[in-house]
Amino acid sequence: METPRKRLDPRRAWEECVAVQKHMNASLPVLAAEGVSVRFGGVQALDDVSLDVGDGEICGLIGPNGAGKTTFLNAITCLSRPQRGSIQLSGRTISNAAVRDIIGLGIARTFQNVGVYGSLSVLENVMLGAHHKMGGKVVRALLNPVGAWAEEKTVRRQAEAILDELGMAALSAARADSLPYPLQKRMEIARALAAEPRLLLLDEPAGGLTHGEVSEFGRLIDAIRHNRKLSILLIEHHMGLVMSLCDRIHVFHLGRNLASGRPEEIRTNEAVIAAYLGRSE
Ligand SMILES: Nc1ncnc2c1ncn2[C@@H]1O[C@H](COP(=O)(O)OP(=O)(O)OP(=O)(O)O)[C@@H](O)[C@H]1O
Repeated sequence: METPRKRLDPRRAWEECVAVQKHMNASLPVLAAEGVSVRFGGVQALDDVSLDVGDGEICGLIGPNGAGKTTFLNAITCLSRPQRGSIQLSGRTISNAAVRDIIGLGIARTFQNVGVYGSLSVLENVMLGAHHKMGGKVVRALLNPVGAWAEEKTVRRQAEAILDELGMAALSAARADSLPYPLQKRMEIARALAAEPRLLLLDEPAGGLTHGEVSEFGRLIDAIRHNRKLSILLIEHHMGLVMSLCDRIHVFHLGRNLASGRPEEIRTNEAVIAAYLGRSE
């Protein structure tokens, strides 16, 4: 006798589909760039570079001055348009995204030269990081604090919590331009975190820190990664920080990939040592 066929339960099938999709996304790198080239007139700033950042990883991006590191961050955030190559975020192509959509896709960054709104308070600067989530209401609330509404209060509370996490709670009411340079850089990280990114891009965040402060800063970045389950791509010239903090390191030289590997592999890589000492290979 023929056994009766099991009826397909559409709800169960959908849940299984979602579970498979989640599993596939989890195994994809958060960031995958392939064959990216960027030219400015006669300058080939990036020439066929590839780089990936895994889920929950901190990857370093290092290289001598002019290697193309900042241009690469600009390409990821669509401030520079690559002439060739593809850039994917968790499997989704973002190379053609509009600059304003990048933060909504889950990428936030800090800049090599700090960009603070000097006359606003530290807290207000951080709240601006949540601007994209609130459809412009954060700016309106800052211009007209009397008409504060519930969502603005939520954004304010989140910004206060981030400042606390970064050890800056006591500075929240200070004017942003009254902070010393290293704290302005830390405030930029707080603002980037307010966007609740999946991928955080840090461009020389340890600039201006003393040797002793750098170790404490490294522990803070590591804690942020774990607490917020973030992936981080870090450009930094402070080699002690890069070697101690990063899971993997990508090295660019003259706009090209020179090496990729774990810190101990990069530290002893002959080509990397030669590039930093200014010898041609
Ligand atoms: N907007 C631009 N117009 C023309 N050339 C540019 C532009 N931006 C970058 N470059 C050139 O592209 C190359 C790579 O510059 P980039 O700033 O990306 O290097 P970097 O590795 O970040 O350097 P640094 O460590 O000094 O910050 C350099 O030769 C630079 O002069």
